[in-house]
Amino acid sequence: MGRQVCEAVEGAEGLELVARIDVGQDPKLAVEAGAQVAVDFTSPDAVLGNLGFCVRNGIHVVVGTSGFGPDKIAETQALLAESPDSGVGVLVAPNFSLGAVLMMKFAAQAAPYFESVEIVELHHPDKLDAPSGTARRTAELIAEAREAAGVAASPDATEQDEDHHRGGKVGDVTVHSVRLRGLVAHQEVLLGGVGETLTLRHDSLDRASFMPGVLVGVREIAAHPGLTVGLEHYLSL
Ligand SMILES: NC(=O)C1=CN([C@@H]2O[C@H](COP(=O)(O)OP(=O)(O)OC[C@H]3O[C@@H](n4cnc5c(N)ncnc54)[C@H](OP(=O)(O)O)[C@@H]3O)[C@@H](O)[C@H]2O)C=CC1
Ligand SMILES: O=C(O)C1=N[C@H](C(=O)O)C[C@H](O)C1
Repeated sequence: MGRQVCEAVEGAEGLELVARIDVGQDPKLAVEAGAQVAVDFTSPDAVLGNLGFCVRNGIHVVVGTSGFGPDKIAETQALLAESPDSGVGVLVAPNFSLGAVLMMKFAAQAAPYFESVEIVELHHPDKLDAPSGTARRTAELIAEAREAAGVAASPDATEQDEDHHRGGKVGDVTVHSVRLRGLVAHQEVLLGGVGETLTLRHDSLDRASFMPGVLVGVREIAAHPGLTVGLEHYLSL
């Protein structure tokens, strides 16, 4: 992702790539190069350190790194609260592809109208985190929509499941994570009511799918100080 983002920025009108920082290199390079915006696609362990460095140095940060759960959101809010008038923006986008952003939105719209909902996310086997950031965010949006509509948790009569064959939970929503060579990034949201099912599926077939969204983030972030979670807020969806 890092390499591909650098290529996308280099090819984008009005943007200039001033630094590339790999593991083991000093993030000070970004300050020395006069970076206005940093894009972080690293690892769940590294992202907060990079974020802290950039925010304290007045650099806006577009974060694509996944594994960004509630603890990291809270730490980012605390970090930004250290200098509330700095105007620095942080965008945390669980998924930069337009199709995935729409899939998440459609899932939240549909979720209150079905008794059952489960998520299946499918990724390449080199992925470090499970569930995917996209699945986690989708589950949160679904849970919020169902709670606001007063819909109960999905029915499930399972009594015996010592080895977690029923998948994991994000709140009340069951998420299944598949890791398979040949895949890129895919997700199905399965919704079920009496006598019918609705399946919403999104497939990123190439990492190029994330680049337009990353560029929107880079171009727009200065107009969005503070923390924003989800690219949909930059797209007025
Ligand atoms: N939001 C979105 O739309 C998308 C998010 N992602 C997420 O982005 C992240 C990166 O994905 P991907 O590129 O596939 O993963 P890779 O493992 O291929 O790349 C991550 C890179 O970051 C490097 N790295 C680790 N720590 C640091 C650090 N402190 N400073 C600079 N570089 C560092 C790693 O180096 P080394 O290998 O030496 O450890 C590695 O080269 C993942 O969390 C993934 O889930 C991916 C696609 C889309
Ligand atoms: O690791 C990946 O590849 C991806 N990570 C993000 C996630 O965890 O949702 C976005 C996309 O699914 C690709």
